[in-house]
Amino acid sequence: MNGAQGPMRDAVIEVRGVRNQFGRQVVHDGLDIDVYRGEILGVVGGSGTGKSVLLRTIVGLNRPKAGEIRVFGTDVLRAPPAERRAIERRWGVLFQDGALFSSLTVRQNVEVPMREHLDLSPALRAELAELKVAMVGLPPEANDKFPSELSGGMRKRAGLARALALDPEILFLDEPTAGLDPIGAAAFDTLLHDLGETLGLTVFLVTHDLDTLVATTDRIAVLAEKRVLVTGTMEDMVRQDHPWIREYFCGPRARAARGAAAAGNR
Ligand SMILES: Nc1ncnc2c1ncn2[C@@H]1O[C@H](COP(=O)(O)OP(=O)(O)OP(=O)(O)O)[C@@H](O)[C@H]1O
Repeated sequence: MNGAQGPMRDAVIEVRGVRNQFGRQVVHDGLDIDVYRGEILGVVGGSGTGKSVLLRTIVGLNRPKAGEIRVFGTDVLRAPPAERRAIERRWGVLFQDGALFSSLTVRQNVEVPMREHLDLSPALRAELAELKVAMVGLPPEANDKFPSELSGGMRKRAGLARALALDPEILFLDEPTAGLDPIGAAAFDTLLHDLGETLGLTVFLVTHDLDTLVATTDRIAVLAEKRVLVTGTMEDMVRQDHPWIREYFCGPRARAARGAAAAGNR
């Protein structure tokens, strides 16, 4: 997308030398990554390579043992709480399971970040929440439903509506299409692509889904050997020699995903 190409790329997230360790298990060591304004960056890697840990580290849910993380130029690990809060308002997160509050309706779930960060009248807040629900392609009836009354795909969309509640500039998504059937996943990919374009979002997308990578991402970052081993386009990935990258990007599933995209199926 727009900001991702050209010589003057503006990094909205800069991660340098991050080390994450749990007990004796070192998950990341000397990890660097940049995410550029307006791009959809797909983060892939084998199971346990620390994709979710990286996402959680950037959004402040996991404190790294070492390293520096800048978001919009601010050192988020060392910023005073008020400055951190101001940065947090500028991103939205969709966790793997949607992480909706089961005792709240969809509308109320979307209102949660608004209550926390915005001083709005209840009527205006409800109206704005309903706008977000419509934006992610849910019908108006969904507003008054509880998460347990929704399908998996609808729950993901509701989680996305909540992630978009504060009109974020950055969206973090952890496996958004996991557990969806192929049609639901393709619909979610289209939604993500369209929202990215219309809202000018920068997206940090953790995924295993090759179709999602092909359909939505501008760039891909591969986690392996405790760091970001390679970043580049899908075409760049196909040319890599690393065994995991070859197996993942040149295997039959990857070929099928690229073939389907070339044929305009997604
Ligand atoms: N809070 C924690 N305490 C201890 N170990 C953790 C913690 N969080 C993550 N880990 C470990 O860190 C490693 C990386 O986990 P992570 O969930 O980031 O992997 P992933 O790449 O997202 O994997 P998957 O693709 O299977 O979802 C795993 O071995 C996990 O057990």
